[in-house]
Amino acid sequence: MRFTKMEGLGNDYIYVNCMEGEPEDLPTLAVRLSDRHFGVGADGLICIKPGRTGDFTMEMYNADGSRGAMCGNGIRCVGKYVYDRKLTRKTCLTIDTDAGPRGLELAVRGGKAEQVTVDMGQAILYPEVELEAMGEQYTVHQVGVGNPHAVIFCPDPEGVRLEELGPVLECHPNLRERSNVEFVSCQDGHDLHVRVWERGSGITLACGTGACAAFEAARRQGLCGSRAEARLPGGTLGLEWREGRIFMTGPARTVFEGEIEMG
Ligand SMILES: N[C@H](CCC[C@H](N)C(=O)O)C(=O)O
Repeated sequence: MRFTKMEGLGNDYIYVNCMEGEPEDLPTLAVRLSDRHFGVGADGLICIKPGRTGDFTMEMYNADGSRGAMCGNGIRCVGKYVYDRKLTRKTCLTIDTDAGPRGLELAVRGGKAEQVTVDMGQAILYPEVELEAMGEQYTVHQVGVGNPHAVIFCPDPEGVRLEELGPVLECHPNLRERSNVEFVSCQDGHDLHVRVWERGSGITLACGTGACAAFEAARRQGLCGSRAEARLPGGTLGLEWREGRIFMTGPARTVFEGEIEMG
């Protein structure tokens, strides 16, 4: 089976063209291919299918085989994939996702899409939750961006023991549902420093929906205005709140093409 390895700020996925059919058992395939020793290595698997209401459909699986409703870094790469391979010549696209349609605007140079702006829609802020994890108390801002996020503000996200805390918080009984987890600091009213534990994939270098969730929580707390930059370990995303919707801008990159035995 042919695949394309792509990344958005180091949040890397395996992309499969499913325009004319799809492999069997995608969750199992996602686990097998995401393995960084026995497979290709990735944060998950993304299938590109014909659009339902939009131009194309993104179907996304985390590295543990669980289905993700929306993927910010992934959808930018989907836009790049379909444009660079001439599946479309449009630079304004609608991609269907499990969380609904999302609008993309591609910035093209030399015939390739390099930067993508995504209309991530309206974020939903749920009531704050106080919880205890590993002996510490946390105030959690639960934010829906098509998928669930637990945003925690702290002075030094780099100092958080994320590999230990992440799995505890992901499945914490006080949260609305199994969540992605972001530790965030915003000291200057503009830059958000974000570290992410992703539901189904663990620590990732970046999370597009997570950056939007952090932005929404920070903006509603008055920690930043209607424009911000999310600084993640894998790079920076531009964020803008406009007429109730969040617009996220960032890069998308093709790493390599490959073929894997399906036996
Ligand atoms: N782990 C997420 C999906 C991937 C989100 C992330 N990679 C992004 O860029 O938004 C979930 O299960 O909700």
